[in-house]
Amino acid sequence: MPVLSANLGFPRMGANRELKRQVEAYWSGKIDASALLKVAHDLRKNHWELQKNVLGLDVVPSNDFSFYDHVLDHAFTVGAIPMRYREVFIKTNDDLLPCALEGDFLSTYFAMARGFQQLPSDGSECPIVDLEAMEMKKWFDTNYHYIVPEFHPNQQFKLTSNKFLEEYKQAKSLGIETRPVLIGPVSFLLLGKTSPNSPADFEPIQLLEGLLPVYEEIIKHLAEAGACSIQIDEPCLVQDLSPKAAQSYHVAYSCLSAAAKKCAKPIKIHLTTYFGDIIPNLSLVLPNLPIDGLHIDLIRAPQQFETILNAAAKHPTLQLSIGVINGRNIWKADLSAAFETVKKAVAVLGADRVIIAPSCSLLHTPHSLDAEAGLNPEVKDWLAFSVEKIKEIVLLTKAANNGIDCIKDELEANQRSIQIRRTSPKTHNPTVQERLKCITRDMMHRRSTFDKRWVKQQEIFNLPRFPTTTIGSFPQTAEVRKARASFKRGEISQEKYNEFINDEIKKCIQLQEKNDIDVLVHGEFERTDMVEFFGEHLEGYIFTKNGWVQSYGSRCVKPPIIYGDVYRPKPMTVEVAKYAKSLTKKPLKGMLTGPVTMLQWSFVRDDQHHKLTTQQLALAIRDEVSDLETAGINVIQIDEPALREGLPLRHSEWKEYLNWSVDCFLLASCSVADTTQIHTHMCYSDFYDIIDAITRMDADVITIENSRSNLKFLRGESFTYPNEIGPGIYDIHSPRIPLHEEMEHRLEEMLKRLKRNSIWVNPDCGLKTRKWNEVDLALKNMTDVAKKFRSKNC
Ligand code: MET
Ligand SMILES: [Zn+2]
Repeated sequence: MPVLSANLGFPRMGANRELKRQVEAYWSGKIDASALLKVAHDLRKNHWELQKNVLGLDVVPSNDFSFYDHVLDHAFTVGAIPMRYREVFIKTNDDLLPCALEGDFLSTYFAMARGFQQLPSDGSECPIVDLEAMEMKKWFDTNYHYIVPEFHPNQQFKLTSNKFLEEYKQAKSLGIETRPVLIGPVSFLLLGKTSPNSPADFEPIQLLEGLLPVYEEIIKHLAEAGACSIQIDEPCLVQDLSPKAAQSYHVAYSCLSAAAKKCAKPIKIHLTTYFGDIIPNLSLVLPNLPIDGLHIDLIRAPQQFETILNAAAKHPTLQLSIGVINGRNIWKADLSAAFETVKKAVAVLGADRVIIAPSCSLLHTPHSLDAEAGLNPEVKDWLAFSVEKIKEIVLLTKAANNGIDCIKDELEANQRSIQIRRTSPKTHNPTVQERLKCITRDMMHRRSTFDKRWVKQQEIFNLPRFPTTTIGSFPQTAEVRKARASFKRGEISQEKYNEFINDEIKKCIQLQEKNDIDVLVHGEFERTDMVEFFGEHLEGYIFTKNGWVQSYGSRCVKPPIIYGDVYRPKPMTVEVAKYAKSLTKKPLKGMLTGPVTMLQWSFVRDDQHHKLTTQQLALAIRDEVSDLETAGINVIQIDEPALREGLPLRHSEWKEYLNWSVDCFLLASCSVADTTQIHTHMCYSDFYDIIDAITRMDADVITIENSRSNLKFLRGESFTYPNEIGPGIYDIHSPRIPLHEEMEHRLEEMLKRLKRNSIWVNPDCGLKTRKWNEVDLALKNMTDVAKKFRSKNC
């Protein structure tokens, strides 16, 4: 058998984000379930045919499609549907639930993802049904968010959806043999959380034995349908594992392997790891784990190659899948270097035991470069999106099987691009490099300590207790997006566009004033995205037209690309901030994106350390902070929602990362006077384990996501935060209007933990995905609550 080419997952949204559009159309009632299912059906078909028939890939994945998130799909598949959703939608806690490819499952599924609220028809405020969404969390260190499964000690698992099977069969009916993808049992449990009221010593991993029979069934169904192998993802193998978790791998895979062998036509188990190094856990995998294949990420962890290759060589049949094409970044691979790795693997294992693959699922890279006609041709030639990455994999496979000469022309072109990028003046700017050399520690601290600043700021702002604010963005309505698109296409003039934006700002200020918000924002209408906007104003960045990647659910982001040294040619936000300030007597908060988030949410150059790139970004933001201050904007928020997601997956590397990333935040924020109030904002994660780093950031105020994870942030035992803090009191990701009592409850909880005069009242993130009427109602309820607490507590 020859060397095979494989993919581990294809981006779901479609070349033109068809899935996003149709899912949203379904949510707003414009299309029905059957129309949505048809869209999904067609998208899958296109993606399989593209990978197999057009690109010539050998191993094509199935069950990588999802309407919202693959972890949620899997929770559904194994019946881990929390009771509160079952009660409303399924009205049973036992019967087999509807099949995931039929229309009626969608309401339960989306309620779990987004929350659900049904108001009475008489117009009264108290909902008949009121379900919050499940928690959402970053998928490892990516900017993809998964829905966190919930488990309780008596959790029963039951095969509940046959999505995995239907998708396999759909591909098969098209003549395409696929390798279904599933999350592995150990990672699935480790990624979950315990449901409220579970005993303190309960850990989801204890449920493994109850979960395995469902996997056995899945394996049996797939084998019966004709599948030859299954990709089982165990990304947790690249992390530090507790002894219990570590032991679980053997238990799990012995069981799965036995089930696979029992099938009339045995099915191969292909264990897949990515995002890091499995060497510290290698003894759990090789030589003893009964698996048929192993995938390793050689982009993030090339250092593991030799050791694993040697271990694989000792195994009589194991297939090794080598992730030599970066599934997380958009640079063209150096095919010559990648081929060296392939050659080594083939020399040691033989062709029939080597598979060439991307480092991880291509979920994290955009669809294809085809739509990028307008991109600067020199830089475009340095890039590869999902389709181009599969082409690279197929080329390497061809070379492995038929000799390097058979890809001679392609290889030459590839080496030319690599060489040009390495030496291009576009990537190196001597002025920026000089400025980096002049960074001193002095630039990384405020002039006075927080208590001194606090006194001065109290005098100036004179804010009430429980001051209210928002996180920055206001509804990005269809009109806003349309106006921006027309402006970008040159259909409306700069003047007309500015007028339009100013009208939105006016509306936004009026709404905040009407609802008695204390510190106002301009609404971020001029920004498609909090990173793209700044990237567009910085040198060293380039933009794609269609380079979307899924962030959560139907939300996609279009990360800009940092290809060269970054600097700020001119102010970026001063004019809008000044205009907004002119419309109100209240403090107006200038809104910036922090350097670490700029880095994390961009596709980053891979030819220098991230620290250097982040320092360049920090200097650019620092210049903007100074200009805002000079223009009279004396509250400035520097968002760092991605600080935590940049944490290395292993604890031992945290310290180094937090040192340089917090330094970069300080570099960006510390030029200001004591009287300028610096805010920062973070969302989506648990923060208490990095509280020391957050404290070192020394922002005067931090607003932080908290409502979706239900005050977990505040539960950290040793929690103390010295400056002011606004743990979000309602979830902006859901269309449901937060009720007074739930926000009061959250504030009460915060009061148990935090100093009463340090608490801000705010939503947990920006309001861009909400509708104006939702924002209006929600902010009214929110300020009512703040006012009630002022009178109660002052
Ligand atoms: C993901 S954090 C978002 C912060 C940004 N200022 C906003 O309000 O949208
Ligand atoms: Zn946020």
